[in-house]
Amino acid sequence: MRVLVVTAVAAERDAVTAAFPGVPEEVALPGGAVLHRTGGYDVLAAGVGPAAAAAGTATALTAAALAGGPYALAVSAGIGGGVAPGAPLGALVVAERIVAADLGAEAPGGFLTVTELGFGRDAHRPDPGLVRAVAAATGALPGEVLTVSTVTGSAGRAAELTRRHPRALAEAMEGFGVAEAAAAHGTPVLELRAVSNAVGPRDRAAWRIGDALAALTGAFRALPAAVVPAASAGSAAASAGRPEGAP
Ligand SMILES: O=C(O)c1cccc(C(=O)CC[C@H]2O[C@@H](n3cnc4c(=O)[nH]cnc43)[C@H](O)[C@@H]2O)c1
Repeated sequence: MRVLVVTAVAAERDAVTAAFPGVPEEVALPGGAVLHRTGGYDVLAAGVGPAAAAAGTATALTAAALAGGPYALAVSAGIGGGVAPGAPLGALVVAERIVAADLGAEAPGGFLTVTELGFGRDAHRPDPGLVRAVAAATGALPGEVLTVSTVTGSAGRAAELTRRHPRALAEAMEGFGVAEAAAAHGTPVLELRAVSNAVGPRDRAAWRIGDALAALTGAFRALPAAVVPAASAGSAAASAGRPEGAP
């Protein structure tokens, strides 16, 4: 079983590959991006934000499919902001829903999602059985993970997001992009975040990126034991990564 892991930056990629033995093999993708392959896990640092994440994920998924070895699972992974008090610094969060929290339109009555506008979808729901297995194996907290294009930096914006998404435990910038590309390929998806900072007023000095990267490595040491049984039981391949509302 081959798994694609998409991070934003090289430090996150290296935190993931550090979970596996040996030196990763470097594999060039069309367009020049380079995958780091270790065991059955291929890890790609695709860039910050949903657009870069979607482009990198789509390239890697297409290259693997054309080579006759499609991925069984795509994982968006990295550091993220934690929603207090549920997700403290250093905690892991696995997405029950991957939500495009700022994709839509402002209207006099409030924010309208793209789904409400009739333009597409604003959330993906990973396979619940796989999410439970990953939560049990890694200690990750299951909850919604919001994808935003702008890091939240004020109490007002944090309050608005938690009012609109009361089940949100984390915020990051790539999950929805990975999920959109994965859905286009019929590939199951997961999002796993290690909390480096609190969602709220910007306080760069309080970010604990090193601790979060260490938590990410720990998560990927435990992840394979959860993913292989869940996938071979058919749950991941059958239904994960569905756009919300799909049968
Ligand atoms: O504001 C800064 O000084 C600053 C310093 C280092 C990194 C950043 C980022 O914006 C990193 C964005 C990057 O990390 C993920 N991430 C981490 N925490 C959050 C968050 O609270 N909200 C959204 N994204 C976050 C994100 O997925 C990006 O890949 C800023």
